[in-house]
Amino acid sequence: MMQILVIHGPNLNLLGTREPGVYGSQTLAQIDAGLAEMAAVAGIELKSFQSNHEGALVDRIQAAGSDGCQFIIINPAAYTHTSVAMVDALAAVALPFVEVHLSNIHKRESFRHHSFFSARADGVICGLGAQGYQLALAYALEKLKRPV
Ligand SMILES: O=C(O)[C@]1(O)C=C(c2cccc(Sc3ccccc3)c2)[C@@H](O)[C@H](O)C1
Repeated sequence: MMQILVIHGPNLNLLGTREPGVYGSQTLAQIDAGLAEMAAVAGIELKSFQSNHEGALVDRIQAAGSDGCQFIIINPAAYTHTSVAMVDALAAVALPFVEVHLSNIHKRESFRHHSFFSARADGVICGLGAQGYQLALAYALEKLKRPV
């Protein structure tokens, strides 16, 4: 079965507990459950992974290169602005990906305005809350149906 991997970066495991005005009120488990249901309707298996550790995120990206994953949806969270290692891993596995941010990083502190990921992403969705993940998944499902 075709697979899509959703990767969540540091602190996203705390989602839904604080700052609902910035990151929304859904928990990560609720977001992942909704995505899995959406993918299942299309006959696609969705896997999710969250870590607070850069090396574990690099390891999971590398594993995606050989475990049947065909597309990645990633919210690198704070590593968006720092992690060359994760971007290198994405380049190494050469899988298409969409970068998602719950908040509009361009309306926030200046240090959040740069992403090391965006130049390599198929697209970037930010500021739309959990719906950003759903939009990214809709794009991925369409791409897997009609590869260019
Ligand atoms: O908007 C995002 O999704 C983002 O990727 C997510 C981030 C982030 C930062 C801290 C915590 C969390 S998740 C969270 C939110 C509220 C309470 C606890 C954890 C996400 C930021 O580091 C990024 O700059 C932006």
